[in-house]
Amino acid sequence: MTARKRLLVTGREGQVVRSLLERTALHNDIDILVAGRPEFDLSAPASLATVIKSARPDLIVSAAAYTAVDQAEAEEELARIINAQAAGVIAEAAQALQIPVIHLSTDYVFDGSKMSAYVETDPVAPVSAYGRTKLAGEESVAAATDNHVILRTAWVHSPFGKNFLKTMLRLGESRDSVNVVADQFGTPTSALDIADAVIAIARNLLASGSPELRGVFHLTNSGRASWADFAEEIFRISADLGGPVAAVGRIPASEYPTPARRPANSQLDCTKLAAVHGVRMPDWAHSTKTVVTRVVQPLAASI
Ligand SMILES: NC(=O)C1=CN([C@@H]2O[C@H](COP(=O)(O)OP(=O)(O)OC[C@H]3O[C@@H](n4cnc5c(N)ncnc54)[C@H](O)[C@@H]3O)[C@@H](O)[C@H]2O)C=CC1
Repeated sequence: MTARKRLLVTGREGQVVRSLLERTALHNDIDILVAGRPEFDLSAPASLATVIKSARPDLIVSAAAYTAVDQAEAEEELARIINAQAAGVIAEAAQALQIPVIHLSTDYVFDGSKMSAYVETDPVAPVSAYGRTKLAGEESVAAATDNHVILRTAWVHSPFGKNFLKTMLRLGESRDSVNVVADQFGTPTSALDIADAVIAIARNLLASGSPELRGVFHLTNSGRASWADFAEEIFRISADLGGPVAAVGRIPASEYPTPARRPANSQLDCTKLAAVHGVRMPDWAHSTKTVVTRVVQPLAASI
């Protein structure tokens, strides 16, 4: 990118949004414009196009979503308006402005029955309300514009907002042990790494109109873990730093019932992203260390 480019990102406090704000501060050719509530409310999709048009972005990153996976079981209609209808309106606005849209989606579009990592062309079959509404979002983005990249990511953690990693560290402050599901597999993924990848992909889209760069891509850190493996790694790193520690009791998902079903395996194969966009993501344990360090050090300093 030569001239400064304006990336409009949706959502104000999201993990990916805050990571993008932090990472783009390192790039002096990118300006981030944040569109969030109250003036940009995804539950009122009719109002979104005006805000987008007046911001005059060069590219949209559609990162805001209804992300409360369990609550979505009781609020599927609201989740559908936010995750599908609003996503479509945002993509239509991108099409009207003739600019690309990068839309964030999820591993929960899959049912988890595959024994190996999912590729982009594998059949989708969500098993939760959240997964159904996010799949509908992918469909409405693709219907609105060919100039899109849909990024399916998974198990997002960061120093920001709410996530599993921060929950474990908080529990470790008050408990000696925590039971964690050991028979669901995926890849913990740092929102900071997602932000770096989104910036690289945005540069590619702005530099070339090639259809090859567009479409659905999988984007996670590399490797595979269960939630219990992830928790053990979090506490191992935290222990080295003098932070909170708890023993991890490894339990089957059947002993931890939740309103929403989750896929037993949702590891995503990211080969296509590396081949087409040149984006290679770090190993999940490496990125977990970066995030745990950032969360634990302020905690340790306050004790
Ligand atoms: N958190 C995770 O583990 C995963 C997230 N994803 C996807 O990645 C994307 C980013 O996720 P995170 O940053 O973790 O989400 P987050 O939950 O941290 O943030 C969601 C953002 O959406 C905004 N938002 C929610 N309802 C809104 C509304 N009605 N109007 C305007 N803004 C609204 C929130 O204010 C917040 O800024 C989402 O599309 C999500 O579906 C995909 C897989 C896993």
